[in-house]
Amino acid sequence: MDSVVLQISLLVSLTGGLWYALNKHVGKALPLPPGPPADPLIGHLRLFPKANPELVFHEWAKTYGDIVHLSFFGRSVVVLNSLEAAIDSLEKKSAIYSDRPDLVVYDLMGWTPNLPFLPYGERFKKHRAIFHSHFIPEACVDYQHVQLQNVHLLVEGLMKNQGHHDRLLSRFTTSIAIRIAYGHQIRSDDDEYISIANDCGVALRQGGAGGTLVDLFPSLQYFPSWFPGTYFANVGRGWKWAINKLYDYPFDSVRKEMAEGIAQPSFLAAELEAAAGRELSKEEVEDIKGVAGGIFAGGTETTWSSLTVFFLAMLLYPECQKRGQEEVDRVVGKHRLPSFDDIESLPYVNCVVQEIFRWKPVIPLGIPHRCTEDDNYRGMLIPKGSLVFANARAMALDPSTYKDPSLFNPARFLPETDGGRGEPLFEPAFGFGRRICPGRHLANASVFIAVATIFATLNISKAKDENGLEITPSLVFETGLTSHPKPFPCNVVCRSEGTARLIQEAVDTID
Ligand code: HEM
Repeated sequence: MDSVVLQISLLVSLTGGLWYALNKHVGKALPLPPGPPADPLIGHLRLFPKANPELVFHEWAKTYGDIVHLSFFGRSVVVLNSLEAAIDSLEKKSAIYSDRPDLVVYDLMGWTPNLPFLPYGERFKKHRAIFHSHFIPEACVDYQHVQLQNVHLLVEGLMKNQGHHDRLLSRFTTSIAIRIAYGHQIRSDDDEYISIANDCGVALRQGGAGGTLVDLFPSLQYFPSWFPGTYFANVGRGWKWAINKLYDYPFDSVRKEMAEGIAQPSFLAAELEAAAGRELSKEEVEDIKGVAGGIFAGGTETTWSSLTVFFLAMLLYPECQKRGQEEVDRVVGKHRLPSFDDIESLPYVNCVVQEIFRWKPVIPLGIPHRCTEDDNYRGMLIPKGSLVFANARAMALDPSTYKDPSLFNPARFLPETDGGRGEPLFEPAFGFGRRICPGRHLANASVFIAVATIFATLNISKAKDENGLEITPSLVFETGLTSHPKPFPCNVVCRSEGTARLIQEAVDTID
């Protein structure tokens, strides 16, 4: 009996969507933006690219223009393929373009309240304000010693662990997030925080990035697990324990450490201290746990993928590694390691950092925004409720802004007077408007210090196969919420005994 009721309600939900699809634009004068021909009823469902949608959308833009419209059972999806279109809407009309779609699977996992997934509203503003106060450039200076210590641990690991660069880069970014959020320094892979972080990373990757049937038809979450289309609801519920652990384990540990007077400085400790012994409401506790979890959710995979892209680029463009090493050697010398004081004196290293973000944006389609009002853009209707994707990859490949855009060429950003092309830095990597990444200053600093220190200390080169032939990695990416290079082998060796000694001395001073 129950299943009959459920099937009827699904039918009602689908036919409701269909009715909405067929009727919602009746009477509206404006046309929708163009897009490829759709199937009746299901719209573009069959056409939706299974891999690298950002590249397919980029291709479609050549035929249909920079704003492409798709529909799924009557739900509009708009892809913005140019910087101009993204700025005109997501920035200039941010009052109506700053909502998020219902990310049902992540909600079932228990991520909410967590900034990347929060709808636009009071709680969103509260979380942004907390993030803002902890991650504006002035506040990020306080985290520089954490980044320095962890980059020294990273290089020490890379010198010793041939073939484990991907895992060590992941540990580097996880360690920074965990230390800033909870005050805990990770020193080995069997740390409890590593296993919490790994589980949550897998959960994030398996959540379907808002594009599952359950996200499109939230009522599916109430159907039994055998019902077709409910797979991702079960995935969501199946990972709830992991996100609960991310929220509860550090919270309980830091509170205990504070009571014992041994807590290290951290976001969590600062927020609990600000409460000054006052009993926190349930919502306040959820908010603190959610923001701390957001530091992890927003900051680890993204920075990790960017650094893996850096390794890939160094294998494919060894001349860039050579030029970066020469600059670091000239400015920093051989008797110390790079520090944040060197930022202004290392223009080429800064260009390498920016080119990593442009060459392969690690969130190529951004996180979808939702439009909360009908909008008339260039005489076209962007319907209320549309999911809006800003295709950063398409913007990075725009040949009118970036010459030979598919090549990794950091010098493109240098002024023409210094032999560069004076091309603009690539800001779309961090999103747009009121949703722009609040961790971008921290991310820039982490990637800068990693690139500068690796240039100073290590040589990255292609691995060889059993016949002694160099292995050239291909540019293949795993896609999910972030786009991560598929594992590739590489050789990492220390540049000299002197640099190995400097790293060892730096690591020995970490308490
Ligand atoms: C290279 C590293 C990073 C990249 C490429 C990146 C990129 C992005 C992008 C594209 C968005 C979506 C913006 C939009 O919706 O328009 C975003 C959101 C976000 N990022 Fe980052 N991010 C990085 C590092 C970080 C770090 C280190 C943190 C934390 C300290 C962080 C925290 C967040 C949060 C909380 C959001 C959600 C903002 C909101 O929904 O209002 N990110 N990031």
